[in-house]
Amino acid sequence: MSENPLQALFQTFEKVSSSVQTHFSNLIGQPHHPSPTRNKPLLSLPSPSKVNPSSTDYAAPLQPNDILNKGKSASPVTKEELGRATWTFLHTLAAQYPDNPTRQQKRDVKELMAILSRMYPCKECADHFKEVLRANPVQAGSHAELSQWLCHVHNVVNRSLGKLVFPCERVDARWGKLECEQRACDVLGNMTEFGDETH
Ligand SMILES: Cc1cc2nc3c(=O)[nH]c(=O)nc-3n(C[C@H](O)[C@H](O)[C@H](O)COP(=O)(O)OP(=O)(O)OC[C@H]3O[C@@H](n4cnc5c(N)ncnc54)[C@H](O)[C@@H]3O)c2cc1C
Repeated sequence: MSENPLQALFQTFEKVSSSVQTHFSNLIGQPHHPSPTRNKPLLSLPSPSKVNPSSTDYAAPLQPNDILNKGKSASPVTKEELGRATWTFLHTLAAQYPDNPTRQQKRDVKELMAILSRMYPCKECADHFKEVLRANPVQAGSHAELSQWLCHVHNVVNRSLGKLVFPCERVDARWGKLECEQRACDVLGNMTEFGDETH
């Protein structure tokens, strides 16, 4: 008797199915072990009566959050973590602030600090920072001025929390410019495209 004409088609489908399963196994980081039962259809769903949530046979589909939270705990950040991240942002910004900022850049920095003092997502910190700003108005005439001013206000916060005071002559050594290829991070260095070169 001659061979079933659909046989070749079935064999091709089986090969493709197996390679797709291997590909997805690699994507989710689980080894793919071809088993004697691998000829199951690619997109079969277990019947509800067979699903046992505690069974390891049933692999729950990967959820978006599983991917987002991979390797991280899902707990919210602490006040300390938020503080460290914010100071990192501010000191890095000061490190990249130009020696000769435009009027717009000076305005932006002052506005940024004012917004922080209103919207910083820790109310007691924001309220305290408002007082700190009132007693120490932003000095943003140059890179040196801004980084020294920021170091000083950070020290005001440090003192109020009983922390050590940082030696501000070392601020440039502690906080350098971002290392980006081809100076792609020098966003603050050139504002000419915004039409403001006035100092
Ligand atoms: C605007 C603002 C207001 C805050 N207000 C409060 C508050 O009212 N109450 C509260 O509990 N927390 C507040 N925080 C958080 C607090 O300042 C710290 O960030 C947090 O307690 C973690 O402290 P840390 O010891 O890890 O170092 P951080 O103070 O976060 O400093 C991070 C790093 O910066 C360097 N550094 C330290 N001081 C200076 C300096 N003067 N100049 C340059 N670099 C320095 C050090 O290398 C340090 O490890 C505030 C944070 C911000 C950004």
